[in-house]
Amino acid sequence: MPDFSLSSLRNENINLAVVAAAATAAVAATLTATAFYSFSETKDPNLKNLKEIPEPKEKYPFIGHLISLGNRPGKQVTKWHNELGPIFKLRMGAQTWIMVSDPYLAHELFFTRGSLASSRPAHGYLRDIYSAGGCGLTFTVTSKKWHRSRSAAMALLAPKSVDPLGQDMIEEADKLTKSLLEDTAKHGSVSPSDGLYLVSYNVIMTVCFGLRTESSDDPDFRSMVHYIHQHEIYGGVSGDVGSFLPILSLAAYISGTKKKQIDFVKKNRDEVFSKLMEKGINGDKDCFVKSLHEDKAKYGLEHQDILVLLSDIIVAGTDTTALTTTWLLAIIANRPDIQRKIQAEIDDFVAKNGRLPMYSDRESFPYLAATQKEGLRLRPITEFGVPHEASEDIDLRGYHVPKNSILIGSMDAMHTNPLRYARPEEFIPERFLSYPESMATLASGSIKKRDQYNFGWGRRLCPGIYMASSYVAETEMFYNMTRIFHRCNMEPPLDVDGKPIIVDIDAFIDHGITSSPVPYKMRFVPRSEALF
Ligand code: HEM
Repeated sequence: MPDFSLSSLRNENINLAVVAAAATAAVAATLTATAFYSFSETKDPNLKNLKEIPEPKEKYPFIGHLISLGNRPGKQVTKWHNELGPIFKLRMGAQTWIMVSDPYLAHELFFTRGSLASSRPAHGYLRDIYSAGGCGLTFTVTSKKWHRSRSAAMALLAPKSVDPLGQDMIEEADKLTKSLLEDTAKHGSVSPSDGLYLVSYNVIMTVCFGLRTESSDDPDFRSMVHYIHQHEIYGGVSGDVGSFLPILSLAAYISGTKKKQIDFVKKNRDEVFSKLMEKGINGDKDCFVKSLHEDKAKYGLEHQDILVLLSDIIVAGTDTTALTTTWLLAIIANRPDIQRKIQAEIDDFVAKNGRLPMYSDRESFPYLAATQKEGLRLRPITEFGVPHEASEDIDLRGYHVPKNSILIGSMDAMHTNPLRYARPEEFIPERFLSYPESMATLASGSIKKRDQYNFGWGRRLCPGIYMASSYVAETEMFYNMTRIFHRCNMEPPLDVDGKPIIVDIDAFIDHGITSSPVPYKMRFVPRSEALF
């Protein structure tokens, strides 16, 4: 997932200080700033009487709120929602961001008014280089070609295509559990994140190309991880300072950033994915690329459209599920009470059925399912989802949402609203026991019944939700969790005096659109109760 955060500015050669300095020097003149601020105001007389959306007062000439978001933008946005209400706007240099924290208002904007609120913003790297010519799904504007890519993804990521992968996922989960136990025995404790990343990568690579790798030392795996992370950096503010501060567009050419981005995409995406496609099409396994290749004409997609779509799916489907479980284990390491409840469900099932569960047995695991949802609620892996763009002016309950403004669901504020979730800072899986349906079912139904909002909205609702929620990722997470919990107790590592080191779940690493816990270790201790 790309990095829309300000912290990404620190990752690149064009850093925040440079942006701020250049901006201030360039526009000490308030006139220019005013010109920018009126850039997105409407001239339509019908919209004249609409209310102005409030904005935080911490704003600077020219750069607006760009630096006021600080190091934890999600938390700062929650603070502003508490002060200003469920909708406010930010001036991000030349861009206007509309932040929404109320789920009903977000539903009205992204679903009811979805025909006007589902495009994607301009971005020098994502739109002009990565998705050049409107290829792919995640970063293209809502065009006919986007519709065709989306239909292909929805058809191929649907349950019937993904169901047969159950056995592959069980094997991945068994290998992961074995390596966590062995590494703990060998080293005293282990970081679960590498293993979880490898499982997610293998599952998504099997889905797309029918390929997997044995070890996280595999050079192909390492280069894909590099590709995903660098793509996230280029996809952020640093990859396109010109969209925020047009005056700096030239800098990207002068510094050679544009050329670097073009070369990066050619070498790390086009060449690599062309080879993967060839292997997938000629391999023996049924996979996404094979079906797409056969049905190319039906979907109206060319080679490059398919290639970018596959890249979108690998990028979006690897980090997300791995990080979700990495957060969940970090939380659960400190909560033996929750581990025992999940283990009671598993032991009960195994005693009755003489086998470990399949995903189709999910109904026997309400507490496990509720724990997964509570993990996503307490630690949403994206602070702002993937931004949408208003393709026209919108009247949203009397508020004027200007054309071309960037529309964002404030994940942290939405998931920590005490009116929606009592005692929001506590980890309480029981709150989801009355929402037994899968997240995919609830996200596609009435807003009144939606359990959480991590998969975005409306026409852009994460198509991997079928994988992420009922199929691949939720299935993947289900198999990982049932196998790990059946065979292991998870305990914090011990210090030199044998005292437990508490896993810190309040510290974040902000990768941009996604965030992870700081690297942590745990002990995976074999359970004597495990029957298999
Ligand atoms: C826990 C796991 C996941 C989370 C939290 C997540 C979250 C999201 C979010 C917030 C969006 C943006 C929605 C919007 O614009 O309103 C999105 C889009 C997307 N996701 Fe996921 N995702 C997850 C897993 C996956 C998986 C497993 C796949 C692929 C198999 C995937 C593929 C995509 C794609 C292709 C898009 C772009 C859709 C479009 O723009 O039309 N995601 N996801």
